Amino acid sequence: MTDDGYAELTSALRGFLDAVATAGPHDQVQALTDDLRRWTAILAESRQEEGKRVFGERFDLPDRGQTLTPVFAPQVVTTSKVEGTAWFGDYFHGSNGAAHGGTLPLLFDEVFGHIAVERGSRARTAYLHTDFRSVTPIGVDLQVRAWVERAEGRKLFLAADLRDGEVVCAEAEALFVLLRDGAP
Ligand SMILES: CCCCCCCC/C=C\CCCCCCCC(=O)SCCNC(=O)CCNC(=O)[C@H](O)C(C)(C)COP(=O)(O)OP(=O)(O)OC[C@H]1O[C@@H](n2cnc3c(N)ncnc32)[C@H](O)[C@@H]1OP(=O)(O)O
Repeated sequence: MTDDGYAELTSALRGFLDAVATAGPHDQVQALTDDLRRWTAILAESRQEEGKRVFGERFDLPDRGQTLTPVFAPQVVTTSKVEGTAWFGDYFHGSNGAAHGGTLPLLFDEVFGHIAVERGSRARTAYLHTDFRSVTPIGVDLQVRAWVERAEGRKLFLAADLRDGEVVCAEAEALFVLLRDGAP
C-alpha cells in the first residue's frame, strides 16, 4: 500500500492516548480540546463508507494501522496458529499497573481473527472466554500465541495464551463460526 500517512498518524494517536491516560491537570487542556475539535471536523469531511476507510486496513503495519486494540505484532501466521508480541500502552491501564480486564478479550479477539483471515474465511466470534491468570503489565513486550484446537464444519474452536516471559497472564478459548454465504 502506498504511504498514506496512516502509519505515523496511528502511531502518534497511540502516543497521544497514552499521554492523555497518564496526564495530570494541565494549563493547556482547553487549547488542546479546541485543537482536537478542529481536527475532528477536518477529518469528518473525508468520512468514507466501510471498504474505503484506512483505519484497520493497513495490513502491512504491525497493528493494522488501528488503535482500537493493544498493539499486536504477528511474527508467525499460518492457518492453524499465530504467534507474536503484544504491547499494552498506558491507555489500556486498569488499575495498580495492570491492564484493564476488558482489554484482554479485545486482544485475543484480534489475535484469533488473524487465523480466521489466514484461512480465507469470513468468520465471526460466537463466544470468547478469558481466564485471567496473573496481572497483565503495561508497557512490556508480551508473547501471545493462538492456535486451532479443532474445526467442525463451520465451527472453528480456538485457544490462546498471553505470557510475560514465563508468567502466564491470561488464557482464552473461543468459537469462531464461518459465515453462511450471503450473511452480512
Ligand atoms: C494482504 C492481506 C493480509 C491479510 C492480513 C490479515 C490480518 C488480520 C486482519 C484482521 C484481524 C482482525 C480480525 C478481528 C476479528 C474480530 C472478530 C469479531 O469480533 S466478529 C464480531 C463479534 N461477533 C459477532 O458479532 C457475532 C454475532 N453472532 C452471529 O453473527 C451469529 O450468531 C453467528 C455467525 C456466530 C452464528 O450464526 P449462524 O446463523 O451463522 O450459525 P448458527 O447456526 O447459529 O451456529 C452455527 C453453529 O455454531 C454454534 N454456535 C453458535 N453460537 C454459539 C455460541 N455462542 N456458543 C456455542 N455454540 C454456538 C451453533 O450451535 C451451531 O452449531 P451446530 O452446527 O448446530 O453444531
